[in-house]
Amino acid sequence: ELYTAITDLEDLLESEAFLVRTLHSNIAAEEAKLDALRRQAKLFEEVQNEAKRDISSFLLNPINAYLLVKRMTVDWKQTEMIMQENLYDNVLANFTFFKEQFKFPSDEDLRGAAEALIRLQDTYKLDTSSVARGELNGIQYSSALSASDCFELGRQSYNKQDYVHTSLWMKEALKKYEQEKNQTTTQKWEILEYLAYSTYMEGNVHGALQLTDELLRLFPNHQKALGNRAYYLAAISKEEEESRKQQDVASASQETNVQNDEAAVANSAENSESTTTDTPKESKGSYISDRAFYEALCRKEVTLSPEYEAKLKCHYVTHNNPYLLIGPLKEEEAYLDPRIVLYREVISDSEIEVIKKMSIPRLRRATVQNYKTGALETANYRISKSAWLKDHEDEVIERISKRVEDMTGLTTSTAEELQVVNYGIGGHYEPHFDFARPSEANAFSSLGTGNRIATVLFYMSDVAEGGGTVFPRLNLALWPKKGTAAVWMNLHASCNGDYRTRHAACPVLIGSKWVCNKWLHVVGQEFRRPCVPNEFQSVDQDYN
Ligand SMILES: O=C(O)CCC(=O)C(=O)O
Ligand SMILES: [Fe+2]
Repeated sequence: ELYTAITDLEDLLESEAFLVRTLHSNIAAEEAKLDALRRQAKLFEEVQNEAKRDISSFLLNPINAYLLVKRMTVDWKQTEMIMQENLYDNVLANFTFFKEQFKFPSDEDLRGAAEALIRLQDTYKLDTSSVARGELNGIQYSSALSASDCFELGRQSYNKQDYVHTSLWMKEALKKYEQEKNQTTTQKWEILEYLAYSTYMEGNVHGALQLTDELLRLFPNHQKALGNRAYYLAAISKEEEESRKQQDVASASQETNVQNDEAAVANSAENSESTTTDTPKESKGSYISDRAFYEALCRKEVTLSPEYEAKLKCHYVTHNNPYLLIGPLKEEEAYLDPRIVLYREVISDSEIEVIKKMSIPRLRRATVQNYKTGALETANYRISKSAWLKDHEDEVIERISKRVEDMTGLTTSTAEELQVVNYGIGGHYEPHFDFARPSEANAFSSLGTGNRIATVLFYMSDVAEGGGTVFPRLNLALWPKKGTAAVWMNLHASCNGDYRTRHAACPVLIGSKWVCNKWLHVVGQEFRRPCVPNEFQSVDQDYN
């Protein structure tokens, strides 16, 4: 699972550099071998030419006779030995050793990296040919993709039965193939095979047939293509027959027009009723819009109104705390209700370095809690690597907890350990609540510290593109700024969950995103922020 964090990719790049060096030194050795063979050949050739001038007198010379015998024994044996020397065994041994000693990405990693790229393509609406040119949001970030690179993205989409992306990437592969001509290892018929099938799966039988014909011109006895061709032809003739039948019905029904209109009215009434009164559908609709808002916020298509932003203030705060009187916190309001604030320059670069250094060797693929079993498991909706750091492990970690208390006015005695997170290519965390909902009875129950009352999220890096923390129900997006912390309460004064705090981490488009989280719990806050029992219950909507 290398693809989930940038730090692992750095190691991978180093491994690749070693392999390149190994390959180069072997190519050099191979060239030296060829040079030696060429020299030998030349020597043998020279004697041969001399002999050919007058074969009989040449062999009458005892020296020549001796030399011929010597060449055919000693010299040719040497040549044979040079030829037998298999330098590539060395390269391969090096490769094998390397694969065993160091982490090498697996097919699973390739799948994850391709999936991440396609997630970025979708979330940020990146068009296929721009990505294939190495462009992200109009900026050239990398070299262009080759036909075989595009083909692999198409193949990965195909394996996920995602035929829309299969078609997009196979079409791109085809374009690149034409530009590269014979330089690519990917065959045109292979691209056509995938493209024809995904075109069919997208509902375009005629297109699929055309592509299959093109494939058969290149590879006339491709068995699967021949089978598919027959299948597509049958589908087309069935389709034509049905449309003929429908035309017959239509022309016959022109006389009974009135009846049909009534049927149409009845039908539409039924439809509209089912969409307005069916609750499950409604909540699904809301979920989709929640997700759509998340993505639109990530793309910066949705922002707070200027009128709302004008109401937000920033101040120096001391919370009547003597330490803060000396060095007040720089507090900036990001949202008023629920209150979400940012503290600027609240964690220093050197503190960040300590935290990163401690966590790097411990980073593991992040898990989420299964709300039924309470078990921790990996999930596709959360892709990052994380590690947990305890207060007593380092003075810096303890200092951070103290600062969290200064910011929130709450105790960290019942808080979770500091969670450090690094997001890699396309790393993200889909919309979620930090608190446990009543349906998730098992979450946190083992801790005995109650629900997560507050979240303190420290940004430990800037992110070049993407990677925002977005609140789809508030139209709010926070953009990572190294040294800033975002703070909000997850629970109402009643200590019931505040569903408006639903939030997500947008996929990282460019850069590496580092954050750390401190989650504070209900137990222990009795004198600081007691739960108010009879508070008016807001009509929160609870859906995933
Ligand atoms: O990384 C972010 O921006 C948010 C992370 C988050 O919501 C979480 O870890 O619970
Ligand atoms: Fe969260």
